[in-house]
Amino acid sequence: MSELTPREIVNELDRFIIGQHDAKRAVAIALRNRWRRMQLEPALREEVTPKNILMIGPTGVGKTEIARRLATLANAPFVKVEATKFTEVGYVGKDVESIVRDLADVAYKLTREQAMKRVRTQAEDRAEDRILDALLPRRQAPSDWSHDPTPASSIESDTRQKLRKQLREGALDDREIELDVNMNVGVEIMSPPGMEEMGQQLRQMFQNLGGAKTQKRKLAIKAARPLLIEEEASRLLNEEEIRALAMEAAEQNGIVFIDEIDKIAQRSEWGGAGVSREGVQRDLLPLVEGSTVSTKYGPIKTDHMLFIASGAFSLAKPSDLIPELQGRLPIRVELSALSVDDFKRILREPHNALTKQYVALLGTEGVTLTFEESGIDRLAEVAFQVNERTENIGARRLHTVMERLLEKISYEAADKNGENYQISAEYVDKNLGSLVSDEDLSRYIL
Ligand SMILES: Nc1ncnc2c1ncn2[C@@H]1O[C@H](COP(=O)(O)OP(=O)(O)OP(=O)(O)O)[C@@H](O)[C@H]1O
Repeated sequence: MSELTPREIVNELDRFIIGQHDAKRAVAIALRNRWRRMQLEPALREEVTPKNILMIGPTGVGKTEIARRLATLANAPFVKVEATKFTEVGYVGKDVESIVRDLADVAYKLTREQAMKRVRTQAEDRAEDRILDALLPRRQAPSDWSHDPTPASSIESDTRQKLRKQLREGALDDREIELDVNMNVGVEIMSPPGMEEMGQQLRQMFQNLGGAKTQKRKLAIKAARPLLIEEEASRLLNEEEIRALAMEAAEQNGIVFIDEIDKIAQRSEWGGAGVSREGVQRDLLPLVEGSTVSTKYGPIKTDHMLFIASGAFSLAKPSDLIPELQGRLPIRVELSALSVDDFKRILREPHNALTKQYVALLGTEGVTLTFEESGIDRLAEVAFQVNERTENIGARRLHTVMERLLEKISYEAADKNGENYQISAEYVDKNLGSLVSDEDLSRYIL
């Protein structure tokens, strides 16, 4: 659990997202509240439910980005869904629970990766020993060597030591070895919604029936190493423990981002499709209020998950949501539309700014790309203009404009090793000017 204070969280978010201070503050408080809650005695802790957030703002201004970065910062399992997905034809009420099931999958993957990291060095050592065994079978190798904790060095022959050195230097990477590799007996059982646990039990049963299958394979050491590391790491991991930790992470730390909530905000008295929209709100409600959903890892409670709903609310208003749902999204934050100056900063400042990404990408081809200040300003202005004239897609426009601007350089970069490109205002005008002034063209191309 993250111990960052709200101010520290906002500072971290500032590294990636320009402006939108209110939204950053709101999510920072929500995250800190989780930490506060965990400090309470268990009885009171159960009483404290998260204050979910409603983000209101046009498309492409950083709503998802703030939530996603927050999740990364907190190492929290995160899923994003479009609320409109559940109004589509073929939708059945139970489907909204798939959000929680997806979150459980994300939590499991995250937890497993973390556990993998912890055992990685040990797994690497074991894999190395197995490769050495394959290259130079030991005379008195214990029957299940891979489980033997004896440090290999104490009984290591000179030849083995030499091989180990060569192996570490990569000199043997292309040498082929024969190995017994674990075959995953992939039994995939599609369980109907709500029956995931049964599906999981069946899967386990089939696996037990099949036993742990291994197969002899000839592989280059380079290719064998990752397989062996994965296999050894899996042996070192405690699957039950990972599942339990993953479920806890999803329940206590999970963040669910529901986009386009405004699109399901029509009241049923408006008629037509409104009925099914209100239906989706009613289906979402139990999740947000707290319920138990069965997943393939076991039942999971949604009471303490943080829900962040988001929408442009240009036609519907938050008050068009059903009252129960409004009540469950008590924190309202508005995100502002981005200005030309914001665009300029977005191109320059974030840790992962687009300009930095392109410089690095083309750098791999030996091409030096330099953005002049005037060039960046002009790019921002062009993106802003195109948004105004065609459709306003927020900062996403920067991506399309930048891609178009650098298309030629990107295409030819592989043959241009050692060349320099200066992106000045003139360069931008020369390459994009005619597109920008032609509204029809910009609609298609920018
Ligand atoms: N304020 C900002 N600072 C830096 N980058 C931004 C900002 N706003 C948007 N972006 C960038 O624009 C892209 C789209 O932003 P994001 O996904 O957050 O949009 P959104 O507001 O959630 O819109 P939608 O509701 O349509 O999903 C992302 O690549 C993001 O990095």
